[in-house]
Amino acid sequence: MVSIDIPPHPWWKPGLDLHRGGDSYAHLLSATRGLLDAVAGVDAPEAVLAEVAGEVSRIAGRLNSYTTSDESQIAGTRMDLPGRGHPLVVPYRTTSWTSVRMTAEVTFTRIHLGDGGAVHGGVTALLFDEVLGRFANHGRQPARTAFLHVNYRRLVPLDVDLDILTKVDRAEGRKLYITAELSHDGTVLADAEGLFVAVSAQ
Ligand SMILES: CCCCC/C=C\C/C=C\C/C=C\C/C=C\CCCC(=O)SCCNC(=O)CCNC(=O)[C@H](O)C(C)(C)COP(=O)(O)OP(=O)(O)OC[C@H]1O[C@@H](n2cnc3c(N)ncnc32)[C@H](O)[C@@H]1OP(=O)(O)O
Repeated sequence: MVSIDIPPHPWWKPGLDLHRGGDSYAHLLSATRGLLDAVAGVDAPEAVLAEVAGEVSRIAGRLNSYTTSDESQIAGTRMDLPGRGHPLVVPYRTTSWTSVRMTAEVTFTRIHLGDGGAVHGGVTALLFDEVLGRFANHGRQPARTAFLHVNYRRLVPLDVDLDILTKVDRAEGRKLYITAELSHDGTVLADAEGLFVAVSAQ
């Protein structure tokens, strides 16, 4: 995996340590993603499911006693980890970054399966909103997604390394238009255009 250091956004969570949790949080995230994949693919006897459900509930309860405000949670702030270190965000890995062009890699797994062996379309849209949104906010004013248009060109496979290419298309005042392609071996599987409108920092 290629790892690059992307500077934090100066207006975003100022003063917060963006490496909180260290390697231990990275391991927790990875184990959690593994659990989600296991649940998504399971067909076990009820007794096994009941036992595992009890263990998972106990573990969740242990973490719940450390729940913090959304401003200080770790999830979503670990820019060094796949998917910003958020368990819901698709675990893409950024591989290059300039102010006008960003590349990343992603590998979908069992939790992302829709039907017919392919990735759920909503998951593809989530990936695009995340990648375009993060790119729209990097080194610029804070901006929110006004629209996101996704074209589904081919079925998106699981367990295959895919490429993401994101570019600034044009800027018009507060409006920034960004495009992205998700491809495999040069074949575009899906592409997207998003409009991001700059807002005041909160
Ligand atoms: C502030 C925080 C931003 C969030 C970023 C978070 C973190 C950033 C930090 C690090 C980065 C890390 C991670 C980021 C990763 C992902 C981020 C994902 C981003 C999202 O997932 S974010 C959630 C979904 N998003 C919303 O929850 C938006 C709800 N919505 C609104 O908040 C307003 O709706 C808004 C602000 C969009 C506009 O409101 P507004 O009042 O500021 O501006 P206004 O309406 O005047 O429009 C101004 C000009 O845009 C044109 N325009 C507007 N909407 C249009 C549309 N749909 N189609 C075509 N044109 C449109 C108008 O026509 C006008 O054009 P013109 O100037 O030419 O007349």
